[in-house]
Amino acid sequence: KRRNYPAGPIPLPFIGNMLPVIKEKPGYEAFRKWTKEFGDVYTFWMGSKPYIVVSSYKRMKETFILDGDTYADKIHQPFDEQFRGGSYGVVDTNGHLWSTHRRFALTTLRDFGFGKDLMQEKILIEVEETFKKFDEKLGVEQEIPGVFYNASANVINQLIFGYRFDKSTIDELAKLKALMEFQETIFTTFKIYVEFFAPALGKLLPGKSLDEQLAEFTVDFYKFFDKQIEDHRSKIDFDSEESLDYAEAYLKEQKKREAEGDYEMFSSKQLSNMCFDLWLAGLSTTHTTLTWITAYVLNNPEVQKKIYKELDEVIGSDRMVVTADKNDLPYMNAVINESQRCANIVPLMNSRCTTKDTVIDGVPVKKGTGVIPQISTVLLDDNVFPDPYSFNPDRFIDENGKLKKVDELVQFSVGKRQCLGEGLARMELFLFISNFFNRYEVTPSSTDPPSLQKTTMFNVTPRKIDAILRRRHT
Ligand code: HEM
Repeated sequence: KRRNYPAGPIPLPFIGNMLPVIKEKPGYEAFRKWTKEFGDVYTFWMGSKPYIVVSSYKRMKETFILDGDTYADKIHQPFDEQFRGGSYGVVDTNGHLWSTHRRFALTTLRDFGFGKDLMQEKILIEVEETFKKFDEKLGVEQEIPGVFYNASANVINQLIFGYRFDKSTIDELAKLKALMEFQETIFTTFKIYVEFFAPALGKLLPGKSLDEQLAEFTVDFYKFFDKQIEDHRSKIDFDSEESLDYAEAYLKEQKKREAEGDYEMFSSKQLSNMCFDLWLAGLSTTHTTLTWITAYVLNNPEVQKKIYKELDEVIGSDRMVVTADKNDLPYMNAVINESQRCANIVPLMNSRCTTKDTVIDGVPVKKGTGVIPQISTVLLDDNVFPDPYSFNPDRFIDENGKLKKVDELVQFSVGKRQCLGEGLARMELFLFISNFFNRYEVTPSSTDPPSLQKTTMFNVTPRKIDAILRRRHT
């Protein structure tokens, strides 16, 4: 079969090319080595399935960006439909359902950013809440990621369901957090790993199957979403023009469509799956990135000094940093960019699927072939980012001290399936991080700075961070 695909590493029976990926966590090196050996288009076998890997920005532009429609679909994952009860949501669906709901979610989120700027307002409420939490333990060791976690969860929950978790609902969040943590550990067990990449082989190994584990984790999540949706339904004012959260906007659209005789496109099952996708895609990515940025800064005292210098010159007090300040803080933006590049939290991207016969790099490719935009290789491309494993925010600063736009910074991916929450994520990262460092002198609590060691390929999360915070402006 290999003859029909671009050249690549020789696959082994059952496991394909997974061994080198698993061996060197979190999986970047195997892909970088193959790119050097076979070029920026090669074939990688996950179990017995071939995927064409595209691993340079130049080639991604020719394919996923300029010929976007050909790469708009995601590859079908049977386990996904199993736990959702059909083809629902936005992360794993294709065609008209996917494009309609992607557009609707994007428009709804964009509307929250206009007018009275609901999005920034909701994020700044959470920034203030993190301040209250951190201020309780000034001068003594305290844990940082947990506070960022609750804040990111509150932002996404505010935008989807219009409320934040307070004292009366904090147990609800604790349960959801435990579920998220359970989900993150599913893919760290050997059986599930094998089952994911070589289903036939994995199923023979002892232990709970991927389907069983996902069912366990999702059932309580859906209970939470369905309860929120029912609460909304009972209180909603269908005549109000402005929607204050995504669920409200969706229910209004559902009613409108039903009045026109369309009961399918905005179904209630689709709503719970959209909430599931937005909640999950939006929370762990943002929280993980906030934690990585803090970890990189604490490991680089020179960078931290420069952050403080810029904040002192531009902000100069403990007033809230807002999005209007963003252009005046190029170094802060460069630190966020470089942290995202180094954190590189998606070592192996989900595969797209060609929607028609096409040609990649001169090789004919059939409709329905898996093609992967391998962003982790681009983020570590030493032609663009020399010494790619070193943390150096200055690579994003130009000779005039301004922020440099670098196309290869593709942490939110490229093309039709690129991150739907990019605008929200960028705003959260900027507001949380710039306000955190503007308000606090942050020092690692022990003699060593936080570990930068990466864990598995599905879960590139940083280790625990304890730090001592002191107010910078009194
Ligand atoms: C630092 C934070 C984030 C990072 C690094 C990130 C990264 C990504 C990446 C790499 C993809 C895959 C795109 C592809 O398949 O090519 C993606 C997809 C997606 N992200 Fe994000 N994301 C972040 C935050 C968010 C937030 C806050 C939301 C919530 C609104 C979100 C919602 C989604 C959704 C729904 C998709 C699937 C889009 C589709 O298939 O059409 N993400 N994200």
